[in-house]
Amino acid sequence: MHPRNKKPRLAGPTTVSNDMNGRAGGMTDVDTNETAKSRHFSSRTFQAAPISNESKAGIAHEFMSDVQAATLDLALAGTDLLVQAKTGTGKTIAFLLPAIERLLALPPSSVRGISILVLAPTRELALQIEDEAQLLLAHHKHLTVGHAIGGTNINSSYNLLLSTPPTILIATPGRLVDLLSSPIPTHLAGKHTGNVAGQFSALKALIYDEADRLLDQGFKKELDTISRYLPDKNKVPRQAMLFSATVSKEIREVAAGALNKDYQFVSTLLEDEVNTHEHVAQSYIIAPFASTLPTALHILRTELATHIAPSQPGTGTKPASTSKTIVFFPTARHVSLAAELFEAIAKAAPGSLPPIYEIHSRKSQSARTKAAEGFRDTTCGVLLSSDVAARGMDFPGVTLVLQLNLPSDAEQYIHRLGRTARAGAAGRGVLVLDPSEEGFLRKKDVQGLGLVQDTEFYTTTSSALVACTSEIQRVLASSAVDRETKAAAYRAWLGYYNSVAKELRWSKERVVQEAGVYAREAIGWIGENVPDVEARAVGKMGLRGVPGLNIVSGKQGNAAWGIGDGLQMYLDTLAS
Ligand SMILES: Nc1ncnc2c1ncn2[C@@H]1O[C@H](COP(=O)(O)OP(=O)(O)OP(=O)(O)O)[C@@H](O)[C@H]1O
Repeated sequence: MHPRNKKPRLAGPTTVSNDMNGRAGGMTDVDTNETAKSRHFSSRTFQAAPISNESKAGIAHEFMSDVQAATLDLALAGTDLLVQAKTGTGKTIAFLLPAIERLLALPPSSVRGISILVLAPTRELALQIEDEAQLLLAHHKHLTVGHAIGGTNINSSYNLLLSTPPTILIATPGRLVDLLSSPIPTHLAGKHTGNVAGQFSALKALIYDEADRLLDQGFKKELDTISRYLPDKNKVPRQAMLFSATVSKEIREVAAGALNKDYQFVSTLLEDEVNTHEHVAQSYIIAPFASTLPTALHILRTELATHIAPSQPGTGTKPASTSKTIVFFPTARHVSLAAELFEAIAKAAPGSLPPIYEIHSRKSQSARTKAAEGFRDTTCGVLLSSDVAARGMDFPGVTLVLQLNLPSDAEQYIHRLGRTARAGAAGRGVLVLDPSEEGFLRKKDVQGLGLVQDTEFYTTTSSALVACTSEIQRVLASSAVDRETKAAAYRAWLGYYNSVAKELRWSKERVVQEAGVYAREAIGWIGENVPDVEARAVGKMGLRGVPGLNIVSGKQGNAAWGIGDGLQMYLDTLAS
């Protein structure tokens, strides 16, 4: 079996009917555990659905989730769809299953090359969708699935697409653009006839997962290029399906361009769900930047201590923690720093932290995949993450999502939060903000989410927090955290907060001044000057002439540091 296919299959709740609009029938608004659990599942079974026995044999679930029930018949009929459904409610099967079924109804001769193209914004999500497709295809003898994602050898992508094109291709936009638009490398050209675009000549379905992310400005260029290489849909008709947990008004407008004009919009958000994650307990804590890491350390330890599974009588097993937390940071460099810091703390005091996993765009693809698999399989751990794991990633049993500092927007907050409480399971979210970031809570899209302040946090935990603070300061003052890691975190901080300065109503002077405070107080930077920043980067950020920077010319400083590093890294994490 494929190594990534080890995730446990979750059983759906057995009650609650919902009609084909996905509205749960006969339910009250009382948010007991039971109703919260069953809110997004239907009474429709896969066994009774008009699908092949091969597909039925590949699905481990008995009941459809409401998004699956609400979209199946429309999708089977070939209707273009724009679908909004809560995070973790089974959108992947909702788009893969009907797309596969529609191929079975066609004469085999017309199913050639790549028939289904699924686009996903991150590499990890693409691999996860491939896993789900492999399960669905387990009993379909002639249908195959493959991926084309960034961070892997491009020659193997060419070989896959040109010699054994899979029936279903899961791709990240950047890699697909490279494959479509660059000439085949000369050493491969002799081995293959035809080109990559030719493999899509009989495309039957185009699916966008995390559609709102794919359709925002960040991917526009790639998507335009891809569509130029795909066959004209007036000549080779194909179905388009766009799925996301968040669908803003603007995205709805852009989405219309990717769909037939008679497309259907299906939302399985319940009427009382102002937004997708109202039913996950969410709290926020106001902590100055210098206290963010001690606050996180304390929360991780509390989580570790409160989720203890009792020992099994007669088995000799010891009570063990089942805490699984994802901590989201604004940029990849902040993840690196926290990883070095927490690893050092765990080394000095074994057992005081859960096993640590680290994922972000500055890691190699193999390290990213290993971290994602390790965290997926573990029963206890903490995943330190940039936004690379914010969307679509399905890690079973996540008990807490901890978001540190300002999320890029309300949608991103919701997607990150959606990594917990999936498929009917329990979970909670905590957001830690600096006082200057409180404006995020007043945003219209955030107000309806049900975030409540944890006012008791500081009174009930003050001595533990003081201890965490001095523990962190000790480690930061030692050589355990590399000086260059701190410098890179400072520069990323500068880049990120410079990019959100307008939202925070900070002047350029304030950005620089706060960055200096962050360097000295939050990450223990020692020295007369703050870490150096290249003059070119200072210029690009519009910070020339602002006092408080340590500007160096050329590559004297950190060679890896470039334009708006914080923002760039944020974008990197989402790109292929
Ligand atoms: N009918 C079902 N019954 C029970 N579990 C299901 C069902 N369908 C899917 N699941 C499981 O629910 C989990 C979440 O599914 P999936 O990742 O497709 O959610 P999603 O809606 O795409 O989430 P996101 O919005 O985060 O991308 C997976 O572990 C999947 O196997």
